[in-house]
Amino acid sequence: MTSTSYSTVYPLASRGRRIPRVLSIAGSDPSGGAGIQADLKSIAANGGYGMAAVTALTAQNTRGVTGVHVPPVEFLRQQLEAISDDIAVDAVKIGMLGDTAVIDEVRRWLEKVRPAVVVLDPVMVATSGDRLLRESAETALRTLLPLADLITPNLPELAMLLGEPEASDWATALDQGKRLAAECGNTVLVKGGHLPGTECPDALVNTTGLLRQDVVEVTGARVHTRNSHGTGCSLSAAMATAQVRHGDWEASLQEVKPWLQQALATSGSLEVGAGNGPVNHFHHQEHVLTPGEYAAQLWRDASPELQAIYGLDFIRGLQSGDLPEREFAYYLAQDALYLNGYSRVLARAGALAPTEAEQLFWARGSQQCLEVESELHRNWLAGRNAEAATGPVTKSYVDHLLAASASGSYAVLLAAILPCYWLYAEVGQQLHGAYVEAGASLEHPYADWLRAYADEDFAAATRQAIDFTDAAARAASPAERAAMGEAFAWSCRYETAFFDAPRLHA
Ligand SMILES: Nc1ncnc2c1ncn2[C@@H]1O[C@H](COP(=O)(O)OP(=O)(O)O)[C@@H](O)[C@H]1O
Ligand SMILES: Cc1ncc(COP(=O)(O)OP(=O)(O)O)c(N)n1
Repeated sequence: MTSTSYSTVYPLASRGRRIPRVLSIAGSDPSGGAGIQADLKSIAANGGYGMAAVTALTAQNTRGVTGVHVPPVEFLRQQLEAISDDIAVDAVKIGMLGDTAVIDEVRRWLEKVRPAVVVLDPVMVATSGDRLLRESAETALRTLLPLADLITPNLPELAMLLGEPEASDWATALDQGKRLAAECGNTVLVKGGHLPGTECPDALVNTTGLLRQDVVEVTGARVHTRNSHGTGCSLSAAMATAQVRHGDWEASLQEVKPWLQQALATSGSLEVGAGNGPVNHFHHQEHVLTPGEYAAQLWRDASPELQAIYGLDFIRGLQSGDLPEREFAYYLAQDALYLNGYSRVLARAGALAPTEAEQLFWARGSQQCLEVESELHRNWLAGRNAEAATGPVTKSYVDHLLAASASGSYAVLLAAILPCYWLYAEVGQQLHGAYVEAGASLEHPYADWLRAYADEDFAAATRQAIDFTDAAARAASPAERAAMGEAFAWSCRYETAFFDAPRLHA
C-alpha cells in the first residue's frame, strides 16, 4: 500500500485543489513570527488561501511571552461558524488552544464540519519556556488527537503527550512517535529540531499501513541560526496546505521541508527582534525585474567609478592636451593588447548567446576588436615608442574577463563585458563634447583621437550591449544576478585602473 492510497478517502472537492482554502485555529503572536500570523504567511507562501479563527491573544516578541489572554469561548464559536457557514474549508491547522473550554469548542466544531485535512500542532510551551496551554488542559488536548489526520509535536510535546521523559536522540524520538501514532490511530510527524547535530531530520510515522512504511524519514541539513521562532507553526500550516494538493503526507513533507529550511537559512535578512527571530516565509518570491531595471541599477553602481575616471590626470591631460606623449603611447599599446583578449571574450559570449541575434552581435563585436587592434598598430602606434609587453592592469583586467567567460554563465560574462562598452562610450562622449565646446582646435595634440571618440556606431552597439545584459539579468537566477553585480563592479574598477595605468607604468 502506498501513501497515495490515502487520497481515496479524500472528498473530491478538496483533493488536488489549486489554491487550498486553509483555516488556522490558533493564537495570535503580535510580533508576527508564530501563531496565526506565521500560519497565514506559511499558507500563502505555499500557495493557499489562509483564514484564521483566533483562540487566544498573546503578548510576545522574539524574546518571549509576557502575557496570554483567552477571550470568551462563545466568540471563538462565532468565528468558526462564520467561516464554515459560508466557506468550504479544505484543510484546518490547529495551533495554540490555551485552555479546556477552547479545546472543547474546537472539538465540537471539528465533529460538526469534518474538514478533509486536519493538522494538529499540540502547542503547549513556547521555545522561550512560557506556557501556551494550561496544565489542566493537557488531558483535554489528548482527547482531541484522534480527530486529527496529522499531529506535529516537537520533542518536549511528544514526551508530554506520552507522559514520558523527552527523547534525547532520534531513535528514541521515532519510538515515541510510533507509540503516539499507534495510540491515536493517525499519523505523527516527529521533528528533529530540538536535537543536536548537523542533520535535522523529520519523520512521518503511522502504524496502520497508511504510509509506504511505518516510518518515512525526510532528511535535511541543520541551519545554524537562532531564528527558529514559529518553525513548528509554519511547518504544520504548510503541511496542511500542501496535503490538499498532494493527498500524500510524504509528498507534502518532501515539498515543505526544503522550503522551511530555506526560510530558516534566509531568516537573517529579516532583522526582526533581538531574540529568536522569525523565519523568512517568502524567500522564494523573487522580485520580478522590469525591462531596463537591472541596467539602471548597474548604472547607479557604476557612478562612483565614473566620477573617479573623470578625476584622473590621464583624462584631464587628454582633454587639455597636456598629457605626456609617453603616457598616451603606453595607453594605446595596452589598448591594443587588451582588445585582443576582449575579442576572445566577446567570441565566447557569442558561443553562449541564447539567440542568433545576440550570437551575431557578439561575433561582430569580436571581429571589430581585432580590426581596431590592427588599426591601432597601423595608424596610432606606428612611429611611436610604446611599451609592447602586457602591463599589470591589462593582464588583471583580461584575466578577470577570462574568468567570467569560464564561469559558463552568459549573464555573468555580459556583466563583465559591459563596462568596457558603457564607460568607454560615456567617457568618449564627454571628452568629445568638451573638445567641440572648446572650439575643436586642430592644434590639439590629441585632436584625431578625440574626434574618433564620437563614433555613433559604437554608441549604438553600447545601447545594444546594455539591452542584452538587462535581458540576461531578467532570465538569471538570484545567485547569478549577484555574481553579475560582482563581475560588473570589478570591470568598472579595472576601467578606472586602465586609464590610470599610464601614469603609473609608462
Ligand atoms: N536549525 C534548523 N535547521 C533546519 N531545520 C530546522 C531547524 N530547527 C527546526 N527545524 C525544522 O523546523 C520544523 C519544526 O521543528 P521543531 O523546532 O522541532 O518544532 P517546534 O518549532 O514546534 O519546536 C521541523 O521541520 C524541523 O526539522
Ligand atoms: C501564539 C503562538 N502560538 C504558538 C507558538 C509556538 O510556536 P512554535 O512554532 O511551536 O515555536 P516557538 O515560537 O515556540 O519557537 C507561539 N510562540 N505563539
